[in-house]
Parts: sequence; structure tokens; C-alpha cells
Amino acid sequence: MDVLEGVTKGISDLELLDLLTAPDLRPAKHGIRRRDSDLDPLLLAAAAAYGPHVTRNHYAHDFFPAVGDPRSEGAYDWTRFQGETVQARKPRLKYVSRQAPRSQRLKEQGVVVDEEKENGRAKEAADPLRRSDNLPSPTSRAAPPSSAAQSEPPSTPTTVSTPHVASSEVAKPVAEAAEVKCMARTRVPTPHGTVFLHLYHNNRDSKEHLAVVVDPAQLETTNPQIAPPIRSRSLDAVWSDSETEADRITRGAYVGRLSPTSQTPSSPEVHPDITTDVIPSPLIRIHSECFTGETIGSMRCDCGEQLDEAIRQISQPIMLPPTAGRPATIPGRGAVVYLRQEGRGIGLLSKIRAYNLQDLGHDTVTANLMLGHGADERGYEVAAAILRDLGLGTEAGEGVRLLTNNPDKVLALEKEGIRIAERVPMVPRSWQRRRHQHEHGVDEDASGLTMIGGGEVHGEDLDRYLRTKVLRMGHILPLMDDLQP
Ligand SMILES: Nc1nc2c(ncn2[C@@H]2O[C@H](COP(=O)(O)OP(=O)(O)OP(=O)(O)O)[C@@H](O)[C@H]2O)c(=O)[nH]1
Repeated sequence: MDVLEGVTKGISDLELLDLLTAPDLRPAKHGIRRRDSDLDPLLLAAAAAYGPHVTRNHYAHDFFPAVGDPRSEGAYDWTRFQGETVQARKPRLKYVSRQAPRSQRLKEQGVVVDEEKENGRAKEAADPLRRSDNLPSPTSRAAPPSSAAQSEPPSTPTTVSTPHVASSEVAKPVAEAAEVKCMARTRVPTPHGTVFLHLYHNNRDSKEHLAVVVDPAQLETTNPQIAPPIRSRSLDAVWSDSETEADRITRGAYVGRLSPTSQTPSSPEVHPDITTDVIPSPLIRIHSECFTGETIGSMRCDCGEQLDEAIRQISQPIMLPPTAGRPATIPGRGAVVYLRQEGRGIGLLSKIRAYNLQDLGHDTVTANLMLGHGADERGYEVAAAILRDLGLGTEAGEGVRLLTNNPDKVLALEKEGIRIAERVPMVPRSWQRRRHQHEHGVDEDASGLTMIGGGEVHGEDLDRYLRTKVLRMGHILPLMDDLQP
């Protein structure tokens, strides 16, 4: 080693690699014999390129109980592990640290530690765009300290030793309410008028849920807005002392219309909780992602049509009771909360498989159950948090009119504390047309109904899907059995 050390002092890793593996090693000069390395130079170089933080020896780690035990089913392949049998169970080796965390040891030694800095949190706190600030771990966080504890001055360093508590002994975290943060907002012109697209992060999952806010009156700067603006509290909040006006405007925290000549950052004070008797509660739709229906125009379901129809209905001008000095109508207002829970929460892969089971004759509910899923695996906590952030359905503000036929959605939102003033039915366009034809004897096609795809969705698959929703999922929609297709 000493010889090598003398030889290699001051030369780079690459030169060393060259020295050990080159065919024309210069033994005479360095005084050492050439030896062919068993090691692949590329492997050596790759190993040298990694930093010291990478643990390379995982074979002794207890990743999964059966791994490495050739007697167990699924040995060496944890995906095949079927669980330990009672006979085969051997005492599990568990790594338990006997050392308290560094911060605690330093405290015990009387060293004052800036914990924020130690944990690198100071920067995170100042930068709300950092992911960890917006996406806490999917497991529940511990309940925040009580206000009394928060107001206590920092304790002086003490030498009293606190026993190190194993993580399993730490008090169980209290279930938290879903929290959301609007990361960005922008104006989007649509066939139904201008909407504001809001992108949210939350503390429940790592998905980017969205809110499509219809409130074009916010673009008007000349006429005073009669209804309270639908704006995100978390977006309009000041995120840090160092945030500039340009930062705020780039993430969409502005008022009025943004243009090269108009750039007015918003302030947290732009959220009056005004309620007025003359303006109907905003129309809201909680919509779940459906790639097939919304993107490729699948006619197995009416999801694409529902999304479009919701934005259309919300965008309709609102008639006001005639009063002197007030306009007869105001622009439509409301929102579509777009949740990334594809396939009623089972995901696209399972939904595609479910479609094949439906082709075999099973309905949408049975197909889900056959795949080991629930009929509906969705949750509405994040949707409720988004509505609260937009000041919709809150105790202080207005109630909402909810566009849905699904009674479970209404109950779930009410359970989350959302005030629902009215349920507004969502009647499929093809059923509206057929009822109209039946009642008026007019052969009317779907023109006149605006839709991104240019028409309504219809067909046997759709009718079967809608019937199942009514008959097996309790959706509130009059059936069309008596009418001709
Ligand atoms: N698993 C499964 N999901 C489906 C199927 N067809 C549509 N979906 C999903 O169902 C969801 C659509 O539900 P929503 O539009 O929110 O409607 P809903 O809860 O049924 O009730 P409404 O509010 O009355 O429309 C989307 O996530 C679709 O991907 C299907 O056959 N199987």
C-alpha cells in the first residue's frame, strides 16, 4: 500500500485507472510490477464517479423478511413473497439505533443549534415553490404543537438527558384535514369564454389537481364587480419576503387582465366574504379525470361531454332581478374542480381492463369488483379543500350549486363541510335530445349544443353505462327506457 501511495500521490483517479490497466504500464519508472486487474475499468470509473452518500452494499439489509432465506416461498424475489408461515417464522433481526438524533446529542452537550438551518428548512420555508413545502409525506403529519407551546421562548440548553424514544412509541399522528396550495393560475380562452386554470398541490397525494374557474368579470377593470371574485387564497398569499412582483405575476397572482401594459399583482386582501341575496350561488362541478372520454372522445361514457357541458353551463350569463342602476345580467361564475382520479379512482390501466370485462357482458360496477377494486374508489377531501381555498361553499361565504347526479358526491362534500345550496342535475345531451324529440315530435339533431368534439356522445355502450349508474349506483336521473334511441 505504501508503495502504491508513493506512486499515486498527486495523480487523478483517471490517471490511476490508466496506470493500473494500461497495457504499457511503466514499471521501470515507478518500480512496481504490472498486474492485470480483475476489475473492469469501466466499473471502477463508475464507482469512483458516485459520491460517498451512496450505499453500495445492500445484501445484508433486511428489506423484506423472506429475501435471502431460500426456504421461504418467494425467496430472492419479494414480489413473489406470500407471507411468513408460522413454522418458518424466525426471529426478525431489527436494526434499532441506540444513538439519539444529532440535534438531541448536541443539546445534551449544551451546544446551541439553529435547528432550521441544521435541517436545511430555512430555505424551504422561504421558498414556497419547493416541492417538500407543498407535498408533505403521504402519511399523516403529526398534529401541530399547541399554541401555548408555540409561544414559549426557546428553552435554554440543558444537560438533562431525554431517553431516546423508538419511533413506534411516538404518539400517533392525528388525522389531518387535506391542505392545498394553488401553485399557478392562468387565463385560458375556451369556446365558452375565458376561464382561469388553477393548478394545485396538496398534502394527500402527489397529483396535480386542477380548478377551472369561470369568473370573467375579474377581467373587467372599468365596471365594479357585483359578485365576489372567485380567487384562490393560497395563490394570493405572500409566499416569502423575497418574493418580487414579477414572481407573483408569473405564478398568476395578479388582478384584472394581464398584458404587456397591465400588470397589477394581487394582494391577500382581495377576498371579501361578501354574500348577496340577489346573486345565485356559484355553479360548481367536481369532475374526475377520464382520459378516454375527454381526450379521445370515447362514447363508452359521457365524461368528455360532461366536462364541456359543465363549463358551458357555468359560463351562461346570470339574470338578476331588475333594479335601477344595476345591470340585468352578470357574467356566469363558478368552477370545475378537476380531480386526477381516473377511472373512478382505479386508474387507467384497471379501467382499460374493466372495459374488456364490460365487453364480455359485465356492467361497469361488476367489472370493477371482478378486478378487486371497489365500485368507486374516489375521495373528495382534496376537492373540498380546493373549494375552501377558492372561498366556495364555506361557512362565511356563499353556498354552492353542485352539478351532479351522484348522491355520494353530495354527501361526501357535505361531510367535508361544504355548504351545498342546491343539486343541479347533469342530463346527458343525447338523453336531452331524445326526450325533446319524444315530447315535441321534432327530429332535432345535436347542433346548437356546443361541444368541443362538435356533437353529443351516444350509442348502446353509453346507454348501458348510464343505466348502470342509475340502477346500481343510485344516480338521480330519469331513465330513457320508454323512448326510442
Ligand atoms: N372504473 C370505471 N370508471 C369509469 C368508467 N367510465 C367512466 N369512468 C370514470 O368515471 C369517472 C367519471 O365520473 P364523474 O364524471 O365524476 O361522474 P359521477 O361521479 O359518475 O357522477 P356525476 O357527477 O353525476 O357525473 C371518471 O374518472 C371516469 O374515468 C368505467 O366503465 N369504469
